[in-house]
Amino acid sequence: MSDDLRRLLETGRLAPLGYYFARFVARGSGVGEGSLLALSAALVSQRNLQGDVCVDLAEQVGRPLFENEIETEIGNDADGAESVAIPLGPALDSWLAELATSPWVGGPGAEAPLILDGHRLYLGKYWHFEQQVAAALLARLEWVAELDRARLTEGLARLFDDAPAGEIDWQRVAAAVAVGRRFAVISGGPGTGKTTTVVKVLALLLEQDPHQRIALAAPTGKAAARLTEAVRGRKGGLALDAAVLARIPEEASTIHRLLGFGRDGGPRYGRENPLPLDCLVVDEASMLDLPLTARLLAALPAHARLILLGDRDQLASVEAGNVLGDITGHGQEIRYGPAQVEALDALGAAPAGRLRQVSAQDSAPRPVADAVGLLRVSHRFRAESGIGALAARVNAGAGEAAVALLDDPAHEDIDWLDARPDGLHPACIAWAAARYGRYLREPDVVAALRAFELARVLAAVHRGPFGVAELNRAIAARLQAQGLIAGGEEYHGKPVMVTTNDYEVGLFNGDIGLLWRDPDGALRAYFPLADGQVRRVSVRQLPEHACAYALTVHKSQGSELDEVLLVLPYEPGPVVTRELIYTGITRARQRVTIQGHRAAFLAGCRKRVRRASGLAERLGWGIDVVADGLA
Ligand SMILES: Nc1ncnc2c1ncn2[C@@H]1O[C@H](COP(=O)(O)OP(=O)(O)OP(=O)(O)O)[C@@H](O)[C@H]1O
Repeated sequence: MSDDLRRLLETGRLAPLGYYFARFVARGSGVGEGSLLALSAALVSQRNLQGDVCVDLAEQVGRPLFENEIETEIGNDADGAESVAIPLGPALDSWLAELATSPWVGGPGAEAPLILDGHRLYLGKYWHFEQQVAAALLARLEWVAELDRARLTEGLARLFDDAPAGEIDWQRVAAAVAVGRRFAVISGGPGTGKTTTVVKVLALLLEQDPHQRIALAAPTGKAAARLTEAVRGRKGGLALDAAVLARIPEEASTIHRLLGFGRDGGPRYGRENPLPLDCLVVDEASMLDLPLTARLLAALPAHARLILLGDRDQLASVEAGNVLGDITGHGQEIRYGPAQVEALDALGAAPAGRLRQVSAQDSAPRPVADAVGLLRVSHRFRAESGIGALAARVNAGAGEAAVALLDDPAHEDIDWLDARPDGLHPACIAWAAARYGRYLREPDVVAALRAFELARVLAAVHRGPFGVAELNRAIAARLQAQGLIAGGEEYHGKPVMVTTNDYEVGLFNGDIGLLWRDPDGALRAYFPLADGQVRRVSVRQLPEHACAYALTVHKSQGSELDEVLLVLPYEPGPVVTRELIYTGITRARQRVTIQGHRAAFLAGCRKRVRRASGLAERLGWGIDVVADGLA
């Protein structure tokens, strides 16, 4: 079996990290590299790179353990074409028994490289992250005792007064939940009013206590800039007391910056040195991975509120975990328990009778569901909007209905291009050249950045004829043939995406900018900040970066553009899921074009992101919901 591991490594099914971790664990345990222990260690490490927090061994029995060639955001360039014998999961009893003999496999709570909790096998660090996140959230699930309910009732009535009679205003419900509790999620699709609602929530909190220390944050620089702009915009439209308005922060930072991550690795704020905050709002929470969530919660004082904003139907984080999905029950209907229904009724947030109708319990109450406010009405997409309807059908897994919509000429904001088995539909490169030609013709970099923000090519995968690398190559070649860019490594007009965190320069993984030649002849990099401001960095200072005419859908999370071309591969594969297609479509505000193959699109709509984790269960979602999330 030691040869097995090496062959898996050589054929790209096992990353070097997993291979060396397995050898390390095997040596430390005094067993061979061909042991079941080494194979299990390799498996956990490998699945972790692919996004799983743990491996449920019971699910692996009799199944090929390293089935898929690696195609993740973390990437792997090995050539997987060669066939290799893939080991199968052994019988559960003997598997568990063999793991239990190793001193390097601990039980729950142990400090060990691997932890076995029931039949879930974790990298030790990840078991602790999961445990910390669950404990910190569960500790915040009660209603706040010192709430001034009369003041909140009056505030809710004042700020949310436009629901049609007899209808539930879900924004008002979400606001009541977020003010009444120390932990809340406000989840909804694009334009459902998450930012509008949270600005009102902050106003209501400041009416409770004008000395609240509030911070706004998001996982990426782009998302933080969008939150900054959105909060400033929404504040302008609200009839609030000037003193309250002035206390609502306008500046959002990245979570990394908030926590004070530095070049020495660890964050400045943590359990020993908590953030000086009473309330933290985190936008684009679907991008939160488990380790970052654990660090964030460790740094948040016990009394402080956490409000997560996001779209639970979006793609999960690049790194391991599906924190928002686990908290919100993997797309399950959110049903409130009886005490919550009474509390919301008493606050005038929604009538108990209507809430009971939509919240009818067919199972035991899930306390964590009471912390979730779901916004259900998009104020951006009109009912007849193609994008809105397409996103809803994809999200519901109704692939055939989505295809019917794409074929309907009545919807001018959604288009379909048929991929060819051997490569892209030729219109893709023309699409990109037409859009990108516009920013390249702009006279100055501020106008160019604004024009570049209007349209983007997004792809599901990195490699192959439909991948980001090939798209970037082909688009650059076309622009060069048109005389719009010079060739070479770095050139005027090249879009770049930073691929690492550089704390000294202040640029972070996912930041996107343009290289631009200034009137003094120097080529510099420019990155957009909120409200039309830009950051200038010399090309020499620019951290590791990649060409960004095309991005993966993963990297596009937290951005919105007027127009999107979504390139799906011809063949269905593990990466193309319902969440990926939904996320790609919902990056577009005005028009989306999808290039793909019908069969692969339909297969993608049927497939859910599958991430093994114990968090949903720790938070009290039943085994049925956990299984659903993995279905
Ligand atoms: N209750 C409402 N009635 C009418 N319009 C609303 C309402 N709530 C929000 N809007 C409008 O809908 C638009 C989207 O709102 P907002 O930006 O708050 O949504 P979001 O969910 O944060 O959007 P995003 O998808 O960009 O994250 C804004 O123009 C906002 O003014």
